[in-house]
Amino acid sequence: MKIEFTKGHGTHNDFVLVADPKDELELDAATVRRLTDRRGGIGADGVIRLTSTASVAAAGETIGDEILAEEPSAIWFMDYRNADGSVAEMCGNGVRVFAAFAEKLGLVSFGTGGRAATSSSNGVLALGTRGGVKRVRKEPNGWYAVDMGPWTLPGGDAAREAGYDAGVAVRGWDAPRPGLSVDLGNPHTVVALAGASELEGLDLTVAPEVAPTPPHGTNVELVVPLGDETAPTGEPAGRIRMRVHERGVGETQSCGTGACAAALAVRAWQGETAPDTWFVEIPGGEVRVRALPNGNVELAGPAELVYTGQLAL
Ligand SMILES: N[C@@H](CCC[C@H](N)C(=O)O)C(=O)O
Repeated sequence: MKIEFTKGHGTHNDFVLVADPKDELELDAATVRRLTDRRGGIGADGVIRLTSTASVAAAGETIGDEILAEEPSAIWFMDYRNADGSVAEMCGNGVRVFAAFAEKLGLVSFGTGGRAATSSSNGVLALGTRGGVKRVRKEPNGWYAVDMGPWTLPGGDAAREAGYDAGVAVRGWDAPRPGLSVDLGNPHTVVALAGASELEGLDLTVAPEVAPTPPHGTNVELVVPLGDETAPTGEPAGRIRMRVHERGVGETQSCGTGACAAALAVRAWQGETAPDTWFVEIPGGEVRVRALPNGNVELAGPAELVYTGQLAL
């Protein structure tokens, strides 16, 4: 069997994208690992299967029904797998690349006036993910901005007040350091470092150990606050730099949900004076995170489709 694929990335968080609108492809863990293998396959941090939300519901996943009940126009679904074959609820960079892929396939068109022609309303593409409905719009500079929905600090008020609810041990550290859990539909633990040189010197070749052990694992963001600035829009903004160790992958060049988690953690640590807009520098580029007035968080950044091909499985 041959599959047609597209290779894409969002700030160098890279994906193999497969269109499967009629739900004909069996994407088991071994197939995912074959596709993401950087020597024996195509190579990527994850696989994105574009399928119909109705087929997800028909396969017995209640999230499919929940998405269509909340947003009937969310007819397309991002089925996301990490490089190791595990299923992840959400991928922020992936949603942007999914939108670019759906555009290329002609399933949606954001149009010159920013209006999507199908599966959308008011120029906004609504799509289903295991982390709920996500809404994407295209900015004049070609970036995709995703309303990532609500986020939480799972440790509750106690964690918010203390500023941490986990201990994180990175290889080479003498002792664990405090980390704050942030839930973006998928789990994150954010740790602040003193400076950029410490960030550059981190050994992330092995997964940081997090205690108490999160029930479903966690992505870990190591972050350095770089100070405040004025955004091109004139609004106050913060700037941070981060590296990330992704659950099910290892260190990646970028993580969209991780960028949101890192910005939201630093915003919480900074307190009432913190800005809502944040620029997040990652090894693969830069994204923008905005805490929206309705309690949701928005992620904006580029999405690139690089090449297409066929692979015999
Ligand atoms: N790189 C993604 C996150 C992908 C899923 C993550 N590894 C997990 O298991 O939760 C992003 O851009 O958000």
